[in-house]
Amino acid sequence: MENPKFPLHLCHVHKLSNFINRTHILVHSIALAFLFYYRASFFFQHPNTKATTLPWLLVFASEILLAFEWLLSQSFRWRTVSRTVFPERLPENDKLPAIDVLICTADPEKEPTVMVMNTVLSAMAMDYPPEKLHVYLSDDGCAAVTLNGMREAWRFAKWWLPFCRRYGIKCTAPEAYFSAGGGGDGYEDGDSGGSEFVQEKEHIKEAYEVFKKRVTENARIEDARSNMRRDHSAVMEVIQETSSEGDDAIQTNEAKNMPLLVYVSREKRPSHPHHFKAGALNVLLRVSGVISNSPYILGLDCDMYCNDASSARQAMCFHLDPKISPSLAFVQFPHKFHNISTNDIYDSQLRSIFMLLWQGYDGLGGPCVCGTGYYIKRVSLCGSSISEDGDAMKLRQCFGPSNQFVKSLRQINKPDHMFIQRNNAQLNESPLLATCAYEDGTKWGEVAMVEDYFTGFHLHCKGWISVFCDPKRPQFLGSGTTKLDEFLVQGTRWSSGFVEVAISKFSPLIYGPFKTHTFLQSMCYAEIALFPIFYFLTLWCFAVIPQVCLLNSIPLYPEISNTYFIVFSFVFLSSLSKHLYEVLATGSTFQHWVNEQRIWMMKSVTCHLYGSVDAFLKKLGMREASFLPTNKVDDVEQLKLYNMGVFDFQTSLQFLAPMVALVILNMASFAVGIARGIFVGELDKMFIQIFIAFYVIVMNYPIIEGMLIRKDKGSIPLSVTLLSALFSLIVYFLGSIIFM
Ligand SMILES: O=c1ccn([C@@H]2O[C@H](COP(=O)(O)OP(=O)(O)O[C@H]3O[C@H](CO)[C@@H](O)[C@H](O)[C@H]3O)[C@@H](O)[C@H]2O)c(=O)[nH]1
Ligand SMILES: [Mn+2]
Repeated sequence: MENPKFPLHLCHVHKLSNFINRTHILVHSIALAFLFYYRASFFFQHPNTKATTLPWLLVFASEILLAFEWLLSQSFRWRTVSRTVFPERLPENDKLPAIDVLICTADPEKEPTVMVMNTVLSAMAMDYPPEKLHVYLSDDGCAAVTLNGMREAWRFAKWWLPFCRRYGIKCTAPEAYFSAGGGGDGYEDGDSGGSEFVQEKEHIKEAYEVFKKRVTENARIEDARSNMRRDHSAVMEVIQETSSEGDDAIQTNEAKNMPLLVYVSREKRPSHPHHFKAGALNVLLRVSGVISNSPYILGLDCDMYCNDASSARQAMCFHLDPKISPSLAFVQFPHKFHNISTNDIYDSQLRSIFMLLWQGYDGLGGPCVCGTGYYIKRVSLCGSSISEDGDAMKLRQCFGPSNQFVKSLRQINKPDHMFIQRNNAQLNESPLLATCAYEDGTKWGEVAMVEDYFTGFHLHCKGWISVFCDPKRPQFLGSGTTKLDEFLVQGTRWSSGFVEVAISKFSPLIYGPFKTHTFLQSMCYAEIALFPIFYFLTLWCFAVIPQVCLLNSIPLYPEISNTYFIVFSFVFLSSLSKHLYEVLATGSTFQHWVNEQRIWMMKSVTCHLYGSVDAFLKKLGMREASFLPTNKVDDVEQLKLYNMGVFDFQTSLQFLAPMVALVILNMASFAVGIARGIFVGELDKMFIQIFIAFYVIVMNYPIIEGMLIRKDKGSIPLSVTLLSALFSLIVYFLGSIIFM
């Protein structure tokens, strides 16, 4: 910073892969143009009957939609970049800005308190001046076990933090640290202190066991207060030794070299919508505003701990770079997970998002907020429109009735705000800030289900940029969903959230194009908002129409002898091989490519369908918003199946029926198609349709196995198979009636 010869970070443009991507876009587009020409000319050349026109039109429409989706998704491949940081070049500790860490938890049964406290402890123990760290936990469960857990965590932190500091521990979450035993890179994390280290480690480990025992014992005592979760007033506590006066706590903490630790459970009333995580974050934003008001905020989910103590310093390499800092809103680290198996049948690691797409996003102005693992500038969230002498009435209309909060907002726009730490700590108005009526009639209301994506989009439309930082060592590790059921429920929630934005007045295709940093960046946003709709529509079509037509001997594609057969084959092979190339280039295996193809089909016919429908129903006011947090408690049996790479089909009929029915339909049409091909000689005419059915069957073999071969608990129950068979029979008859 002081010496411009040594930048704090570097950006590398991936020239070779960008060249490959752009070439592929060109070639693939040309092939698509031929394909469309073939489809369009059909309607002029052939004497059309109903049997061919309607299915042809539907297939053509699906091809257009899928091609459009493909085109949007190429924005991510246009200019991929990656970043390197040099935290050792940062200024001295006393020149570093303060950080508020905001952590959310919602349900002590699905989110075990020990896990939540590991996240809290890992944030407290980051390699950053403790007087500049403030950790806030929002507890939407309003559970005594969580509050007690915080007190226990504070006690244990007095051991844990000095230990981490003395030995430079990287993984600052105790559970992960003690269970891994190593730093993952060949030597033990922190092992430079010899026998003294070993001894102390043993000692701390014992203290950790005691801590864990006390927290879990509390959990058992916890009564069934679940109905209380929806109806209670705000609870807030600054965690400290004994007394409960906030201001003292701050001084005591500073003296003890401990970050500030605050528990917040906002008020909830059944009559008030609480907006789930977005609502919780808004409360934390206000409460932290009047207590510590740090210029930077680290957002974390309760299941995502710090795996590298240096993440704050890495993020500061961007935030403190005078060249980009004025327009930089946030630095996003990827989601990585500690529980991914080698086979990863459900693609729980979200490979393409964080290993590929986000690098492309980054090259265009930055990725969206991803809900966890981001360092965001407070001003970007609520300060940009505030000036020192702004009209107080107006500010209160915008930000609500708290004078202290309005005062805190004024402060963040002052140039020296970076270095104001905790000196304005005031707790008396903070309960007001956590009431559910606080936001009534203010500008706080605009929150979405996928609060992260929406926030990112808004910031980028206001001219901010962001940065994606993906260092070799994962900075944060979370728990990925390793159960099919959870995975599909989560996928449905995400789809619903994205489509909700897609059909709102903020639809990226309309609202974004000339507001974001680059045009292509808003195409990325559009792709994310729209892909559920595109995929569910097209995949349902491709899984039903060619098959029903095959059963009825209606050809939809060129014969093998037709030149256009080559065009169709090329488009198919070009997209599959590009996907395979991307999977292999990001270090994954052929098997993982198969997994991604399969899970894409499965999610498209279930999650994306239900999510889109859910969003439309919400829009029509026929459904209430809901946010089911994913379950983070490991089920031993289920985990065994996941680790063995075996599908666990213990999920609702709603999810199973479409998948099973479509596989049955494809099996039937394949069998009939082959038989006709051989005995009636239709192979030439029907080849592509037979092949589509074949491809669906091969890719979804685990479903067939679950249906016909497996007999264990995770297999598909016979009743579901029969019901789905009935369903596919109905689809067949309906299709035949419509097309004939
Ligand atoms: O009413 C609620 C519901 C959830 N949460 C918290 O939100 C976080 C994310 O919930 P989780 O069940 O883990 O959902 P995921 O699908 O795993 O979360 C992903 O998707 C969310 C959007 O749907 C993002 O906010 C997350 O950051 C992203 O990791 C957790 O810390 C929850 O405790 C709340 O605070 N209040
Ligand atoms: Mn999660």
